Amino acid sequence: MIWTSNFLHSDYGSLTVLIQKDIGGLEILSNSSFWIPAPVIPNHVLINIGDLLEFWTKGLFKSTVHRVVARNNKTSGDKNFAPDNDRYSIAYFCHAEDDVGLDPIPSKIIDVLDENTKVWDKVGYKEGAKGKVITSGEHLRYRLDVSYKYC
Ligand SMILES: O=C(O)CCC(=O)C(=O)O
Ligand SMILES: [Fe+2]
Repeated sequence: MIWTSNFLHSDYGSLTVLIQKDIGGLEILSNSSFWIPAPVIPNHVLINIGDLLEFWTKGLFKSTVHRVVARNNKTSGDKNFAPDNDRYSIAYFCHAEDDVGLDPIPSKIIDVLDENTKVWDKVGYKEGAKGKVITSGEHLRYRLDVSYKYC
C-alpha cells in the first residue's frame, strides 16, 4: 500500500503487528499534539494498539493516531533516514469476529473508569452512537465506509 504523508489514522482492529525495514517514517501523535517518530529497531516488530482495544478498555489502552511521512530531506540528522531508498513495511492487522461486542471487558481496573468518549470522538461516530454497544463488524464497516469510496 502507498501512504501519503498526511493520512493520519488509528488502526481499526485490536492490535497491529508492524515490520519495518531499515527506514523510519512512522510517527505517533502525542497527547500534546506533537508528532513523535517511532524508531526502527533492527530485528524487532512494532505493536500498535488499535480501536478495539481502546473500546474494550474504556480508553485505558489508547488507539494511537499515526501517519507515515515520506522522508527525503538529505540534511536530516536522523540515522534512520535513507533518502534515496524506498520504504517497505508489512502490517498484520488483528481483528475480532464480526459479532464481538465492543463493550468494556470485566475488570476491576476498567469498571471504575468513566465511559470513554474519546474513542467515539476520534473515530467520528455521531452523538447518538455513544453509549451503544456496537460490534466489531459494525465498527469495521463504518471505518471502511468513511475512509474509502467504493465504485
Ligand atoms: O507502514 C507503516 O509504518 C504503518 C502503516 C500503517 O499505519 C497501516 O498500515 O495502518
Ligand atoms: Fe496504521
